[in-house]
Amino acid sequence: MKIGFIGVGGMAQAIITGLLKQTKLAPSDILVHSAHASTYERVAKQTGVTAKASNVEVAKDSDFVVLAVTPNVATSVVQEIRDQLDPKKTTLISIVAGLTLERLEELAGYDLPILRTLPNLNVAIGAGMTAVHANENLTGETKKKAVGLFDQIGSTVTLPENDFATFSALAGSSPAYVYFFIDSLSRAGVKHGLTKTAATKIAAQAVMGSAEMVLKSDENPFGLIDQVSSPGGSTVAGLLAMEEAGFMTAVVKGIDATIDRNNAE
Ligand SMILES: NC(=O)C1=CN([C@@H]2O[C@H](COP(=O)(O)OP(=O)(O)OC[C@H]3O[C@@H](n4cnc5c(N)ncnc54)[C@H](O)[C@@H]3O)[C@@H](O)[C@H]2O)C=CC1
Ligand SMILES: O=C(O)[C@@H]1CCC=N1
Repeated sequence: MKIGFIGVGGMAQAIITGLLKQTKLAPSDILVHSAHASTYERVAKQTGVTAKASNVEVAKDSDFVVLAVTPNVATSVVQEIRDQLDPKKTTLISIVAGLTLERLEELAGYDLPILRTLPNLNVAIGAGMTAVHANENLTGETKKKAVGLFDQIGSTVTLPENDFATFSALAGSSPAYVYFFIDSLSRAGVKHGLTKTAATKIAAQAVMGSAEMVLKSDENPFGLIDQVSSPGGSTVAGLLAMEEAGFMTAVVKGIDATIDRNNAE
């Protein structure tokens, strides 16, 4: 099974790293090409995956073709590789935000098996969260294999396409917001005398444990907030100060802006 990546930027590199770590795929099973030779040649050298000379060669030699280019060039790239996409052999997997299955079918062919996905950066460490939606041509074992790639590098959820914009904000972009929160916590620690390295490690571990607690406990987050907030204690004082500065409103406004931008694509 050959998996070809067209576009080898931040997200494709995260998927490749995750696949090589979490699956039995050999580096030689992965083919890459992008617009920046210096990047894809470096990735090939560092990981052992095979650099191809063109997008067309990647598409021709792959069973699963991962479209991992930016949305502004996706249309022309699919048109460029269209003739290599053989519905009997090839499955197209798109990670392009905002690109619908209807548009992909129009560009790539109505017979082609296609999986629309929206992964997040944490796939690099096997802790991703990916939304998937297959078109009608992608069925059976091939669908299992395509979705299975993302199951092996995190969790997947099948969503209607009209929820992808919201999912993209809550899971695709949110790693950036969580990293921002961790950096803010750590900066506050530095303000109070911790080193940045120690503060970042402490903050990240606390955030990781808290996320795991939400997933594993029967309580909802508000119940857990109450458990941390000792009566008359420091946590409730901090929470109220954060709310006074508009914490929840800031988060919701950020997500609203992300969804608006996704819907404008
Ligand atoms: N960065 C993220 O966390 C996520 C990104 N995505 C989607 O992944 C896609 C890629 O995003 P990033 O990796 O962040 O962008 P990036 O800018 O890091 O990578 C884009 C890649 O596309 C390549 N490229 C541009 N024009 C090309 C062409 N004509 N032929 C072949 N390759 C070409 C570039 O050389 C580069 O390797 C986007 O469509 C984005 O919506 C989806 C979910 C999360
Ligand atoms: O910023 C972006 O447009 C992409 C989509 C989700 C995460 N990154």
